[in-house]
Amino acid sequence: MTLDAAGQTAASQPESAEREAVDTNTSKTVGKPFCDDAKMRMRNVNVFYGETQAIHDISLDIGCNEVVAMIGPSGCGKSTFLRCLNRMNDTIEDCRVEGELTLDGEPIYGQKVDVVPLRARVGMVFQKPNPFPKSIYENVAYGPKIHGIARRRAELDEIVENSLRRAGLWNEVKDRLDQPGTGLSGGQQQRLCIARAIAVSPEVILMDEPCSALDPIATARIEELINELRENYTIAIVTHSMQQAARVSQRTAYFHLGRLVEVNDTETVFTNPQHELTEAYITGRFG
Ligand SMILES: Nc1ncnc2c1ncn2[C@@H]1O[C@H](COP(=O)(O)OP(=O)(O)OP(=O)(O)O)[C@@H](O)[C@H]1O
Repeated sequence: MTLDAAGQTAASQPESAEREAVDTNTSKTVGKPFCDDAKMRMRNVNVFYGETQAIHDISLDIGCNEVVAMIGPSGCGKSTFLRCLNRMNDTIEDCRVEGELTLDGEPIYGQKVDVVPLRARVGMVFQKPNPFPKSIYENVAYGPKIHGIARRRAELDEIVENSLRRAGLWNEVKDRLDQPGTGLSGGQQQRLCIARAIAVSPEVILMDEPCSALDPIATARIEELINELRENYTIAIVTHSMQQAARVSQRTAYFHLGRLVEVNDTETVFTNPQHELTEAYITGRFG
């Protein structure tokens, strides 16, 4: 299907046996890019680094309490698009974002939008665990303090414990909260970063290859956690692992050369892709 100018056209599903002809120079997205219960709506998004366009006319919804996986070959724009969702691209000097992006119907971009509370509502977990050079306790308490969510020690203690519990780390660290976060294992550090994101009560969590620096056991723990977190949060995850996308997400978005080629239920993407490019990628013919 082709998106109209406002990106509002409902997607029609191609017959399962038929696949869209490959045309990487158009903005056609096949599948179901929109949801009835969208938490975030992105319409006709273009992103430029200086003169170079990295994202071409992407429209996509991220629904409430769902995990959307973003997959595609290296350099196809997954991280660039993800970073648009909480304006992390603002930190890149020559990066320009165009299009309509909303959170609960409110614009994300615009002069009146304060990015500090926005980034508390739309938190981010990065590829490499990046705890602050502070104690485990302070790593989690820092956000609630600076956002004025809690000031008294008892309130902070409660937030720290709840966040660490939700991140599945409490039992491992409860007796050494005053020790440096950087002294934890890689997997524990990543769960600490997730606890830190959760501590400011986000509504959306963006994850950019959160397991790429972790071993299979730590990865399995994070994936389990993502499944649990979905009950309370909306999650968008960039991953190089198709197995991971299949395990943790309800919808999968396939990117190619800065375009959104296909979005569908994860099962459809991996068992019956509707676009030739998606099929080529998931069957390992390129990527
Ligand atoms: N800070 C930057 N300045 C200039 N160009 C950039 C910058 N970051 C990314 N790009 C370019 O934008 C395009 C998309 O990159 P991006 O990192 O978003 O892709 P990706 O799909 O996340 O890649 P990977 O899977 O390798 O992380 C690439 O051509 C990349 O070179």
